[in-house]
This record gives sequence, C-alpha cells and structure tokens, in this order.
Amino acid sequence: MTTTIEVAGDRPYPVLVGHDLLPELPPLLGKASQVAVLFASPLKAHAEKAISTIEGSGRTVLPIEVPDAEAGKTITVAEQAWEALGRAKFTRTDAVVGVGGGAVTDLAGFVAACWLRGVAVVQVPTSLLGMVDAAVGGKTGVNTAAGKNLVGAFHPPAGVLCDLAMLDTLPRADLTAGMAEVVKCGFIADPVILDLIEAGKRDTAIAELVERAVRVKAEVVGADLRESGVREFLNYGHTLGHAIERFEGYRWRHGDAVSVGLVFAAELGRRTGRLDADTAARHRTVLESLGLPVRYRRDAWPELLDAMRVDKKARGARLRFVVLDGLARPSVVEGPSDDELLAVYGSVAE
Ligand SMILES: NC(=O)c1ccc[n+]([C@@H]2O[C@H](COP(=O)([O-])OP(=O)(O)OC[C@H]3O[C@@H](n4cnc5c(N)ncnc54)[C@H](O)[C@@H]3O)[C@@H](O)[C@H]2O)c1
Ligand SMILES: O=C(O)C(=O)C[C@@H](O)[C@H](O)[C@H](O)COP(=O)(O)O
Ligand SMILES: [Zn+2]
Repeated sequence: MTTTIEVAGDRPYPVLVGHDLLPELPPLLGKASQVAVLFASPLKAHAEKAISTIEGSGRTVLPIEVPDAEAGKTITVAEQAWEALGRAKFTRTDAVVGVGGGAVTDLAGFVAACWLRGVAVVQVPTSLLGMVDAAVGGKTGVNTAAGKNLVGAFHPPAGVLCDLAMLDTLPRADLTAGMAEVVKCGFIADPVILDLIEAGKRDTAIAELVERAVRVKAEVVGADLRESGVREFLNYGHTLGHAIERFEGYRWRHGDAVSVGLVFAAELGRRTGRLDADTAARHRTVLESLGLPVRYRRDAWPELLDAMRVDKKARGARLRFVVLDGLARPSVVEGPSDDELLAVYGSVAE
C-alpha cells in the first residue's frame, strides 16, 4: 500500500511512502526533457533502475556519480555537477533527481537550487534518514570547514519517493543512525513513535515509523519552510550534534551525532527547570536501546562550544537551543552561560 503525505506551501508536493514507487517518478518530472540523476557508487543499482524508468518516459538522462556520504556534500562536488549540467545545456525546464542517502539528496537539492537560480528536483531517498528527514522539506546544502550545512538554500522538491524496499540494502549502522531522527520526531511531536520503539517494534513497524516521522516533518515544513518559527524545533539535538560532526571532520554519521545531541538537549531542558527528570532520562534509554551513542569525548568541549557559535539558530553571541518543556512540547532556550553548558555537557562526557 502506498501512502501519500502532502506538504503544503507555495508549491505543495507529495511524499509517497510504500514499495515499488519508481513508476511514480516520471509524472513528477514535469516538462523536463533532460534529467540529471545524482547518486553515489553504493546506490548504483538503485540509480540504474531510476535511470531506465526515466529513459522509458522518453527523456534523456545525465547520470552524475558523486563521492559517497559527506565526502560528496562539498562545494567542489557541486561545482563539478554544475559543469556537467553546463556541458549538457541543461535548461530551466529540465530536472535533477537525487538517489541516495541524506548527503546525496542535500547535494542534489543544492545543485538544483543554484542551477539557473532553480530547477526542479525530485528526491528518491534510499536511507531511513533520507526518507524521514533529509529529502523532505527543501533544506539543501553542503558542508564547509567552518561548519555543517553553512552554505545552502531552501528549495523544496517537486516530489519525494520513499521506497521502503530500498532499506533492504541499507547497512544496519546507517539504519540505526536514521532512527535518531525518528526518535527526535517522537520527542518533539509524536510520542507514539517512542511507544513503538520501546515495544521493540523498530523493524516490524518500520513503515508506520517512517510515515509518522514524515508526517511530523511535513506538518512543520509546510507551516514554516524558511525556519522563521516552528521549523527550529526540527533542529532538536542538532546544536551539539553538528558540532560533533565538525569535530569529527564529518566522518561520524549525522544520526549518531544527533543522538548525543538529543541527550544533551534533554539535560539542558531538565537543568533549566523545563523538563521532568523521567522524560529527560527516557531520551538516553530509548537511544541506547537502539544502539545509538549517548556519550562523547570530554576533551572536545572547548572546540564543540566554539563550533556551536556558528549554529544557524544563534543570534549574535547568544546561543539558542531547542529544548522540551515536556513531552511533545518543544521550545527554545536562549543564551545559557558557558558554565551552564559545560555542566550539561558533563551528562554526556566520557
Ligand atoms: N536537508 C535536511 O533537512 C536534512 C535532514 C537530516 C539530515 N540531513 C543530512 O543528511 C545526511 C545524512 O544522511 P544519511 O544518514 O542518509 O547518510 P548518507 O547519505 O551519508 O548515507 C549513509 C550511507 O548509507 C549508504 N546508503 C544509503 N542508502 C543505501 C541503501 N539503500 N543501500 C545501501 N547503502 C545505502 C550511503 O551510500 C552511505 O554510505 C547528513 O549530511 C545530514 O546533514 C539533511
Ligand atoms: O529540516 C530541518 O529544519 C531540520 O533541522 C532537520 C535536521 O534533522 C537536519 O539535519 C537539517 O539539515 C539541519 O539543518 P541546519 O539548518 O541546522 O543545517
Ligand atoms: Zn538532522
């Protein structure tokens, strides 16, 4: 069964969740006569199926293979893709398709957002994290030495195909990392997600978990594409998470870093008197039960604090963190002192 979740906005678009969704791809490509398909080598087989489906609709395909994972999410790789589009004389009615995990869909979206100031992109996420988060919502971008996703654009896709069959080839560690964003959605908006995971239904209820997490994301980004309000809540756990990713030179999985960041944010909520101790402790328990990391290096703190200062939610010198006032009640805390933050870091430091 295929479920369609509509994302509202100036240009509403569908997110399809189900099996064998590639036949749904051509109608999302509009008037494109050329379609660039961005993919990394582990997804070559999946990309080839997408390519033959697009070719079967009478369009010309430009396959663009990019480096895998975060190694592909750079301005250099984006530039190489733009050069390829230039050589192919890609026009405004042509389209880009991203087939891959969140790194590839972020890159594909960014390439599409900038080419001729914006051509259509259709996302075919192949990782759990890509399906429940990265491919939905139109945040696109690349990493730089200064920090995670600091260069990018808001560019919503024309459609998203979450083909659950693709998860069969996803390495277990990447599936686990994706669960961190699913858990995030559970804490900020939909506690049934947490109940399902605690009942041990992570694998048997994967379709329901994906759908629930997509609905959380779709509702938020449909209301606030450009993150002027509620969209910040999707950044729960990310202030420290992104700092860890930078500290690790983008070699840690995003979801793993977010997992540590979620425990940190829960503790910040508890220490500032907003969140009850049981809900704070529940973060650690549920993430640990999934095999996600909940601790990080004590000696990294000065660099992590420095990295958090370029977080997009910061305003001037004031850091801002998403916290919980209770289960499914996200809010923002502004300007905690460095001493307070260090004390909170003690709860995840090892
Ligand atoms: N734009 C957004 O709103 C948003 C949201 C969340 C995360 N992100 C970004 O997404 C990225 C993380 O995404 P990710 O966790 O998917 O990591 P990833 O894209 O690095 O993929 C992880 C690994 O899994 C492989 N893989 C993916 N699907 C596969 C499949 N079906 N079969 C076999 N291998 C497969 C990839 O090739 C890669 O080696 C980060 O860059 C993060 O910043 C963006
Ligand atoms: O969609 C959003 O908004 C999010 O914050 C979702 C996050 O899971 C995601 O990692 C996002 O890329 C982070 O955005 P950033 O603006 O902090 O780079
Ligand atoms: Zn994230």
